[in-house]
Amino acid sequence: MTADSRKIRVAVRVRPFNEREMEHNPRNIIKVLDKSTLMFDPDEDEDEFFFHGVKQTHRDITKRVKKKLTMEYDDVFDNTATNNDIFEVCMKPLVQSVMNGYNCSVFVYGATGAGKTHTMLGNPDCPGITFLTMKELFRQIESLSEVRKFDIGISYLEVYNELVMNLLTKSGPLKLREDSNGVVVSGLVLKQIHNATELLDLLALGNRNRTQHPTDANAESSRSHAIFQVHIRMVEKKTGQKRTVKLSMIDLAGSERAASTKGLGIRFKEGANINKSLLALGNCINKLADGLKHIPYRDSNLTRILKDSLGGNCQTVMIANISPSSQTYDDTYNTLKYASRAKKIRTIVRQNIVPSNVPKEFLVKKVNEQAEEIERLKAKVADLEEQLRKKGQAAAAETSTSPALNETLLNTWISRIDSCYASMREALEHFIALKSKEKLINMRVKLKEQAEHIARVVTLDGSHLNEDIAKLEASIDRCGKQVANQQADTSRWKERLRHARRNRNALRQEVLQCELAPVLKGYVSGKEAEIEAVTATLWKDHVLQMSFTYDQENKLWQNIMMLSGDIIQQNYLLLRSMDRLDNLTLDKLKRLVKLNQRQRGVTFLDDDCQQDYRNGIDLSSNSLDDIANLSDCSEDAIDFPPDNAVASSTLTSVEGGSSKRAKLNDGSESDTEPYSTVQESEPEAGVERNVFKKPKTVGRTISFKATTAGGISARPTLSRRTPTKQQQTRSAAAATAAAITHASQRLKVPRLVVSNTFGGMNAPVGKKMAMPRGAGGQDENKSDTSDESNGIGNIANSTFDIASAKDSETESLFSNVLVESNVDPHVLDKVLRRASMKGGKMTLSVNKENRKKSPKRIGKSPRSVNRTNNRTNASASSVINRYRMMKAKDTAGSSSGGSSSASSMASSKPLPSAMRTANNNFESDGDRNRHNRLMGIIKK
Ligand SMILES: Nc1ncnc2c1ncn2[C@@H]1O[C@H](COP(=O)(O)OP(=O)(O)OP(=O)(O)O)[C@@H](O)[C@H]1O
Repeated sequence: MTADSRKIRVAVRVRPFNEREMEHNPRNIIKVLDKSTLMFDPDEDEDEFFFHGVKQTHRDITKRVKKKLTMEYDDVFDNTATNNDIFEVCMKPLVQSVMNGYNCSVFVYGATGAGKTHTMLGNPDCPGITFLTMKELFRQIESLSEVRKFDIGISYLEVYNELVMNLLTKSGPLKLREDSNGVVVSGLVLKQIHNATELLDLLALGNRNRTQHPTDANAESSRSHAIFQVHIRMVEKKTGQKRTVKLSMIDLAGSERAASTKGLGIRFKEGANINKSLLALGNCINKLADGLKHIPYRDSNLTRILKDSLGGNCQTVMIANISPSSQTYDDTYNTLKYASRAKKIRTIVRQNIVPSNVPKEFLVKKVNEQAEEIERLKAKVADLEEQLRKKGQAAAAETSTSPALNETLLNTWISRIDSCYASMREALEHFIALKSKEKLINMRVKLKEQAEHIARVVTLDGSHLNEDIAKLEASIDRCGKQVANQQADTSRWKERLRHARRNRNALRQEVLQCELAPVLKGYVSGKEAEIEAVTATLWKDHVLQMSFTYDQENKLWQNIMMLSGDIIQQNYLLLRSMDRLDNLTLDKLKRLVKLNQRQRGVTFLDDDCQQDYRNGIDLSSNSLDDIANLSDCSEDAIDFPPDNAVASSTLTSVEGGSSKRAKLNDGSESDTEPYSTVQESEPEAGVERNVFKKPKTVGRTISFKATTAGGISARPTLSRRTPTKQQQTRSAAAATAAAITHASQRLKVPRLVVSNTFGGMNAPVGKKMAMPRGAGGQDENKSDTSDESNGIGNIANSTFDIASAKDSETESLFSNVLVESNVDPHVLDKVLRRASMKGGKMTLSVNKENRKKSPKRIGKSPRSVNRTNNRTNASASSVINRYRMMKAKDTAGSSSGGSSSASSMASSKPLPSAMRTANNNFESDGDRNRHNRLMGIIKK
């Protein structure tokens, strides 16, 4: 702890003249030369004095010589200085010293009425330095409150007649005692304050309690020494260092001479005591100024209280208040002299850090404890830092890996979905391939059965028949074994497909409920589309393969029928030329021709008839539909719950039954399925979307002709040449193919059909659909069998669409249809003439719509065509009536020993009665003749 030796700061303040002084026209004995110098008792400004016209150098020879003492102090304030000026110059540095831990004191000294109380306390308009100092002190305490803890206590004492009184409690007298810390007022209780306001309140209280009496010199003369002390204990919050400082502000009583106060009695005694204390103070100051070691502080209580301020550890400021009036000449002079003496006083200042009385051992123990505490706290801090670091790393890892986690989760889902759909696709491909293979084998079996059937009829050598049939049957058996062998595989893949679809359904539900559902829905929809595309491709492959097989078979049968026709024709001519044509053979040939004719009745597949026809279709396992259709590979066929039902229920559960329902144009409602547009396009909610549903384009590929729903669109052709029987046979094969098409399609409009009028009308049509095109093309005339159902019967029982008869083989057949229908005879005549005269094929549309679009109208007269078609389309019953007439004719022919067929082949023979009846419908004989002639041409 270092100590500095500093002098007491002495300031002189000159107050202005007061009113009382002004009444006596006093002389100004103080001339302030500058801020630190004044001249006491300066020269007066005298007017020039002349005596008998001569200027006199000495006007008054009795006048006293001025002292003109130039005195220098630390600060000199003239009569214009304010309390704030005094504070700024003298007290502000002192406050800073207090905050630095130094004891500080300020006391005002001067004669009565010199302005001491005015300087210390001031008035409300001009606060004294006590208030200003306390204000500054609290301001600095506030600024240091963060680092220090402050305890502030004040005391306000007065020394009156050498008695120490407590002005705050108005108690006393208090005894002074000295200890190691200096002079202590016994029993003095410090008043704790917290702000400047409390200080002012206490100060006002103390002032009210201070002894004041009016004197001649001062109406409010303070008759005691007032000692205001602020005790401050400061504790450094960081270091715990404690400091206790004391700021003493002392308002001394007037140092006037007793004569000046003209006091008597008590006032005189007061003056004496005041002077005594002040005299003691002066002695102390003198001795302190002279540097003497012994300072008589104990001469008075005032000097005892001011011991620290004057000669102890304290920075001291002395403010000497003086009056400029010559009336207080001596008092002012004494004050200045004391002030000058006080300037020489040096004090030792040091910081008042509280010494510790704690034993060293205790300190060592305390240090050790604190060291342990420090270590513990360090460990705790390290632990907390580690926890913080880990948390930070975890947070950072979470932040940095959050997208990765999502990505990982997404990848996991995608892997699951891929795996699920891959297994389903694999099972689907295998299962459909096996089913397709099975169906194609079955189809070949049916074809082989047909071949076997034909082989039994057409054979060169009966000895080889059994061998050939045995081969066919062996081949059929092999096919059956082949199908049987793959049954295990089919069942196994069917089960795998069922399992895969169950997994797929479960996975879709999981996807809908997972957090990544919005992302995965689209992905799942894409997978569904893939499966659908794979299914469609497999379907297409199957149909193409089936179509190819049929095409190959059809070509084979075409060759067979062509060759058969030639053989029959040659045999017939040979037998006739050899006149070996016996009646039996001829009868068979006639029956063949008749059979060919009779199977071509005209009916409308209309309404009830159509329904009956459809009811007759056997879509059994071996039907064409069954072969072409892989619908038994669908989920429904494998007993799966509908996907839509799953999706709908899932939607309901996910969206809480508030799934949006979109109003469709047709008024129906459809769930807005979150999965895919495929499901959104479902016609009915809750109905399974059959992914195996045959695509329309694929379905059409199995049609043997293009038929529009609006009616017959195909345009049959007519050969320029008269159709031969061979051609008629071929046309029958074509008609069979047309029948297949007809059976596989659903026509909505009345359709002109040619059908057999006898022999197995009730036979299942489906059986015939398996017949290849042209299968029925045997030359009936050459057939020597009487069994009509044998080979021919299958064809005869077929119902086929005339619109499909586009090839030349059907020309004669078509011509027959035209003849036997209600086509206008005039038009028919022109058509057939033109057809026979001109080469190439001509197109005749019997459909009203197609007629208008036909690029080549039959006959030049559009009227005729219109008439024809109008009549054709106007009344189905007319055609039916004609059909009935034809049937009646046939019946009549049969009753006449079967000569009608022969007669029909020979134009020279008269027509049957039914035909005649029909011919009666002609408008003229010319028409009838032309018609009969034509009939003869056709059937020739
Ligand atoms: N600097 C000043 N400016 C104006 N008026 C002053 C000044 N100093 C003192 N006075 C006035 O002079 C009068 C006496 O002053 P004050 O009471 O302070 O004297 P004092 O030295 O305290 O006397 P006492 O010792 O008797 O108490 C008061 O009315 C005060 O207002």
